[in-house]
Amino acid sequence: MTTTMTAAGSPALSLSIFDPIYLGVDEHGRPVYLDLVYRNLLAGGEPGGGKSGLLNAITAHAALCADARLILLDGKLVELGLYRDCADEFIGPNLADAINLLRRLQAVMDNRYAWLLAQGRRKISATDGIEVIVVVIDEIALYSATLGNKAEQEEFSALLRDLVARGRAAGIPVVAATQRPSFDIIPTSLRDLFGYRAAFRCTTTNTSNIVLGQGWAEQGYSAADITPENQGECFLLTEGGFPRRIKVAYLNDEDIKRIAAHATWARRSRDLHKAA
Ligand SMILES: Nc1ncnc2c1ncn2[C@@H]1O[C@H](COP(=O)(O)OP(=O)(O)OP(=O)(O)O)[C@@H](O)[C@H]1O
Repeated sequence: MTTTMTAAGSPALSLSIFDPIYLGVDEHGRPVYLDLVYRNLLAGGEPGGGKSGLLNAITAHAALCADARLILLDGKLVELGLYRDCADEFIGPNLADAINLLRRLQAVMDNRYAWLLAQGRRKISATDGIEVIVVVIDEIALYSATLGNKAEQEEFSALLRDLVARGRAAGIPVVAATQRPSFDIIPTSLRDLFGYRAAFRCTTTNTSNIVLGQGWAEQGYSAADITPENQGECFLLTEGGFPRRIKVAYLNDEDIKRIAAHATWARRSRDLHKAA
């Protein structure tokens, strides 16, 4: 990786979170990009289908952005853990920590809306100088259905629902993965708020419909058609469109380590310059 230096002499974070994020290629070999700001994305599919690969592609882009901060929740620790040094927060399998973090994000979101109101505006823009806070969760079910008691799980889900419902215009997009987003795992009212969906290999058309939304399998868009060997392939549904079959660009551990090391160095150097 070549390192660009800023005029102030610190290593550059050369991307913007407002740039389209490269995800991979479609079935015709054309590049596929995602506009993340003002959106939320939910990835679902069977274990090993490639959900974490998609989260990594998005996290890597955000890590290299001068105008983005990273908040990572990873119940398995190792899927997003390589980015922990360049993230503002990294939460492992601890529901109390996750709830506390979401409460703080809710307060940040409320403050941003108060600021927007004072400006007579409805959403943040690229020129505001306000950093987009990218929240990445792998995997939701651990916090919403496995750890803690029912009251804590419900609080987590309610806080996350608020963030997904209101965070977009305040510059707090959420990208989350879960193996099967059925109602017993995450509330339907939370799932339905995610505008973007990515369905990796599913064992049944019903599960594919749960990820993408009812009716898509009947129209020929079923992630049950993806073969188990084809890891990283998914149907990507963006607002208002049809699902596109894409293959996610895969970052191996060495790629991620290099990206994360550069992002960490550049972020620390930038923060030191700001403090000086
Ligand atoms: N885009 C890809 N291209 C090629 N191989 C991939 C791709 N994505 C994933 N794989 C392979 O599949 C394996 C499992 O992928 P990944 O961990 O992303 O699955 P997952 O859906 O997140 O699984 P889990 O639900 O268990 O977390 C990876 O270790 C890698 O070997």
